[in-house]
Amino acid sequence: MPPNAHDDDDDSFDEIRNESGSSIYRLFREYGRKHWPQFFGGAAASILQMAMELVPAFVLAIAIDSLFFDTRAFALPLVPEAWLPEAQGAQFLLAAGLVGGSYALNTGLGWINDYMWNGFAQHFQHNVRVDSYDAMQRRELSFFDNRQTGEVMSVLNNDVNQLENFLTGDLNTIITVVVRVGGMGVVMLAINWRLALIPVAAIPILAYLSYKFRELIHPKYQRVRKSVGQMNSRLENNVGGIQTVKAYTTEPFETGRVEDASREYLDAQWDAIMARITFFPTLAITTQLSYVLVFLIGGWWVVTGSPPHPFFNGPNNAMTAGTLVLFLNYTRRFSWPMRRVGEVLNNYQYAEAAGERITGLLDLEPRVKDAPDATPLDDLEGRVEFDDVNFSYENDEGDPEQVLRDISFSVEPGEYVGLVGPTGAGKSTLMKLLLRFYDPDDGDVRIDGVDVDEVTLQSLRDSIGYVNQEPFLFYGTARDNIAYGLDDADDDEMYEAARIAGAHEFVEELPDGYDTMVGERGVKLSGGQRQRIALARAILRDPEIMILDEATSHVDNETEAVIQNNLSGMIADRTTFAIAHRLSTVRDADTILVLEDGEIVERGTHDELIDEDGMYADLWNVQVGDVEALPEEFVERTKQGYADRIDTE
Ligand SMILES: Nc1ncnc2c1ncn2[C@@H]1O[C@H](COP(=O)(O)OP(=O)(O)OP(=O)(O)O)[C@@H](O)[C@H]1O
Repeated sequence: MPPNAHDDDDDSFDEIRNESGSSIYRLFREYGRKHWPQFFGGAAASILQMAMELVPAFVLAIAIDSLFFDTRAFALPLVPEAWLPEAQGAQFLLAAGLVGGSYALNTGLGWINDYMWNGFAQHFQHNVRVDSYDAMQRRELSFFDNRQTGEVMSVLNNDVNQLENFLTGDLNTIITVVVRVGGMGVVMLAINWRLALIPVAAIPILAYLSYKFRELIHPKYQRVRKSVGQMNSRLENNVGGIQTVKAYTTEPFETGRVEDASREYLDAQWDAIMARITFFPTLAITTQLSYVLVFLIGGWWVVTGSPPHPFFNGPNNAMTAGTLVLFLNYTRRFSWPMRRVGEVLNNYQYAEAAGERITGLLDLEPRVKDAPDATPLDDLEGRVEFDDVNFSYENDEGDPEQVLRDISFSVEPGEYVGLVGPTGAGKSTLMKLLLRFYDPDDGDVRIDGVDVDEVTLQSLRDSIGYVNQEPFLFYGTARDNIAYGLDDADDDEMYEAARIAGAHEFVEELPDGYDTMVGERGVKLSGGQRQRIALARAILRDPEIMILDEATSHVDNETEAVIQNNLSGMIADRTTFAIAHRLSTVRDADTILVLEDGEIVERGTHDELIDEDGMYADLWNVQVGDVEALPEEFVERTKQGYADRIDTE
């Protein structure tokens, strides 16, 4: 890759790019096989179509010599003389009919070729797209933590489309090139191999130039692809964060950032375009030169009766006007497909770069996946244990940043556990380990005594209802969002779940009730309403274990009290974890775990922790307003925690 500033930027797909062997060939084998009748049908039509292209110039050459100038007898190859008409008028009409017929066949075969080939390419593309989406969504969460949405979208959209362009346009061109150049070359060599050496000699030169071009253009296209991904990410980020952009009046700043991303794309494209437009004229000159030489030598020969050099004058090598027309016609047609060879190689490089990212995505094994002997969780009681668990996230450099240390606790079935502590202490992360969004560095997380990495992910996550801090609502209706993932949700059960979550009343009042569209990500609802829909979604699934991560943080105190009351019946007999900054939410918990800086620093019931007079008691006193002044130690600890977080961020 040529040195450029862009190389230093990280393209997070670079590390998964699969560069072993041709990715196009591999995808073709895996996904094309299912549609091979269309592929071979299209290829056969393409070959016949090209054969038809040879006919008009060939017949024209015969007509010129035998009908217009009368320099040889009317004869057609492969056709017995006896079958041919004797009258000149009929011979001419036969020639005209052959030209017309070959064009008509050519058009018909072109249609068949398009039909078959596009059918093949569209199905191929469809299968690759669905599989790469599926492979992508099976990736562990850290895969997404380290990548921007736009980059992932760029693989699923642009790269897959790139493959299709290659298949519909370029693969067909390869056949055209081989058949046309091969067919015309053979005919010319058969008629006058000495003169045919001129256009034929251009082929290795063109092939060499194309090869050099291929070497030159590959890194340039990689850079283009990378910059497309990065620009998409920037646009995606900005449109997603439009409220923040407007609130902070950072439009000029964001325009600047888009301009930078777009400029990088422009530079990358320009670099590739310059290479391309410099290369194509070199090809054109080579092909034009061969045309001019054929015209010079053949024309001289027709005019003077002998070639300009005796080399061309082999046995039986008379040059007629018809032969010259055939040579000129074929030589010119040689140039077009050969020029396309460069383009095809060029597009091949583009498609190969896209294919490498796709196969990289398809091949990458998810880090979090079912063990080979994983068993489903059955008849869950709901006992949860963390045993000496340590966990680190990877930072941008790929180095571990420890966020949970020596976490051990055990929860009996049906217990209600509160998790509290300063922001960034690791509460949400702890719960993500239970869901196996991430695997711990060491230590065990067990459910009913079985390590979570020994059970199937599906059964594990099906058993856990999870409402996170910023619940995601899909574009769709309130009903779609509550019954998300359940094909056979019963209306009454859905209303009941919504009632428990405190959502039923406000959903009923929406313009179309449960059928109201909630906008992209639920933008048409308030934060508290979104949370209640998400809570209803978890309740409707009736899971054995519930995780409520700040699930009611956006609703007012009164509504939260009502929800707590509604929930009490439901959570009485199932293990529930509630993360809350508002301590009243967890006041009644059987156990409260207080986390600070990745460690459990206190544990007990509310009353025990108040008696302990430690961090929990301080937090509680602050919240109930029962402090004259904040204890010195509390202020220091908060400042210190804040400073530590800033350091690690
Ligand atoms: N995906 C991630 N990649 C890297 N670091 C992360 C990631 N998610 C969280 N962290 C870091 O891990 C630490 C713990 O985060 P976590 O979300 O578990 O805290 P929390 O106690 O739930 O905080 P809050 O109360 O603010 O929700 C923080 O320092 C945070 O910056």
